[in-house]
Amino acid sequence: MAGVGNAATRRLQMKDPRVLVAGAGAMGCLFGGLLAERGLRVTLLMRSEERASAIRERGLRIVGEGGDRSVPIHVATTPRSVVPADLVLVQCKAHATREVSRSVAPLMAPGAVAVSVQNGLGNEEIMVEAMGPGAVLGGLTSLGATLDAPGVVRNYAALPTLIGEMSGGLSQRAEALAALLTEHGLPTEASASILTEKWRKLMLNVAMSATSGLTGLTIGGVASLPPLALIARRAMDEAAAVAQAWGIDLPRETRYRVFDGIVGSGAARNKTSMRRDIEAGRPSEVEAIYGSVIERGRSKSVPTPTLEALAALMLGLERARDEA
Ligand SMILES: NC(=O)C1=CN([C@@H]2O[C@H](COP(=O)(O)OP(=O)(O)OC[C@H]3O[C@@H](n4cnc5c(N)ncnc54)[C@H](OP(=O)(O)O)[C@@H]3O)[C@@H](O)[C@H]2O)C=CC1
Ligand SMILES: CC(C)(CO)C(=O)C(=O)O
Repeated sequence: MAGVGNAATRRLQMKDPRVLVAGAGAMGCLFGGLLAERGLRVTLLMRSEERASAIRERGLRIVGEGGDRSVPIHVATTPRSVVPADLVLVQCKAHATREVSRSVAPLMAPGAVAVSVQNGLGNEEIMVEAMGPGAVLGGLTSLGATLDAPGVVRNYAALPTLIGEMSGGLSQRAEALAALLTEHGLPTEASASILTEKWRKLMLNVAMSATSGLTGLTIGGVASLPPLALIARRAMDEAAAVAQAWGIDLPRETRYRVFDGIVGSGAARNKTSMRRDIEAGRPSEVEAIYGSVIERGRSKSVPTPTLEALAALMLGLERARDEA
């Protein structure tokens, strides 16, 4: 692994690499804003002219954790006006990964690296189809963000981000990128087992995303209602059995500790992003979070009845909302 991506390592060690945030919503604005604040040349690529104009006029406003401030940052609403980037952060929702990856692949300089810290499974594979093998790193973040108004992003907590090679092991480019991001205001570690870490985070999503998404309860609210908390734990148990079939060990204590950790944290006051998507009329990430695990379960004959029920109900809720 040590030699993976020498060209990429050199690009990331450049003094002034160019960063492109593709699909700059809440997380993209937070990542891009923090990096630009510490001096990296960042472009936020977004679709909304309203948001782009607000940021061009007043800068990107970051509020909440770390204090309220405005950060000047370059914004584009079409790939045509973007210069080739050394680092691409793909930060759209999972259902847009294919379209976004295809549109930004031509904007990657030779040897550039693209990273996903999106939730769920399968985003990196889709990125590889568009960007080529060897150009993509996996990741996850414990940061949380929402867009409060056009050009205003709320940062919920100062928490770490992990990145790594999807095939496992530590590479120079992952370490170079983690160092670059950390030095520029985004504490990041290189992980030798990013896929396991992504499954670990997925435990939280399968437990909480639809239980909150369907009911409108907060994370704390789900945990405090025993029959619903039971469903959340069953969802984790099924996902862990699928992970096990794929060679990833997430023992019961580990996954329940992750669950108890979020329930005991400030995040317990929040509804999940799946619920926020329902309320905002947006498509949810049900396929990347539930569909991906159900499919991996099927291919190894691991039953996932709870996950299937949660996913089907979410799809039904989305359809009813869209038809109303
Ligand atoms: N928010 C959070 O706290 C966390 C989110 N995540 C993950 O990060 C990812 C992003 O989440 P989040 O930032 O909340 O999502 P948002 O919905 O806030 O942002 C996604 C952005 O992608 C843009 N987008 C969608 N389709 C396209 C397209 N075809 N071309 C260009 N842009 C597009 C959307 O634009 P438009 O607004 O125009 O639709 C939107 O601004 C998700 O995978 C999520 O699970 C992970 C940890 C925490
Ligand atoms: C971990 C969790 C459940 C925290 O809100 C999340 O990632 C989400 O809401 O999408």
